[in-house]
Amino acid sequence: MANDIPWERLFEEAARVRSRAHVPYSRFPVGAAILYSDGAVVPGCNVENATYGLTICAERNAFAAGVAQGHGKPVAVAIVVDTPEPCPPCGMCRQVMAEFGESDLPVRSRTPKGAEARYTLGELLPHAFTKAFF
Ligand SMILES: O=c1ccn([C@H]2C[C@H](O)[C@@H](CO)O2)c(=O)[nH]1
Repeated sequence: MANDIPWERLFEEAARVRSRAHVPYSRFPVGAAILYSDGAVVPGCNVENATYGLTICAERNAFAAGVAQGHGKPVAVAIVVDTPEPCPPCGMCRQVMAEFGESDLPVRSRTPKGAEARYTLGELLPHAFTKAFF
């Protein structure tokens, strides 16, 4: 499966949705795109709020949309952030990814200039808390 992942398409989608991010406070737009086992690609951007604390990250918005749209297993996650070095997802987003994805879920982060970091979910969140424990 890993070789079949259309990463360029995922990064294009993540970059496209990143331009829609609602970031009047941080001015730090993030875009994410999830590929599902049914072939669907679901994008998400970060959406901030005047209370600050209600901000939701791009990755979590994409996962929530995937649930609402009824897709199956996530098989790849692409993230686009404009940082000097490619930026990994935050801890809350890692935990949400672990709700739906396996530890071998590939997660890649790219900057608009093309620098890229490659992870698996298991590397990002070892010893994840999941429903397997209860
Ligand atoms: O993994 C992350 C980390 C941060 N952000 C957003 C939240 C906030 O809007 C902005 C600055 O933290 O970036 C994401 O979308 N994903």
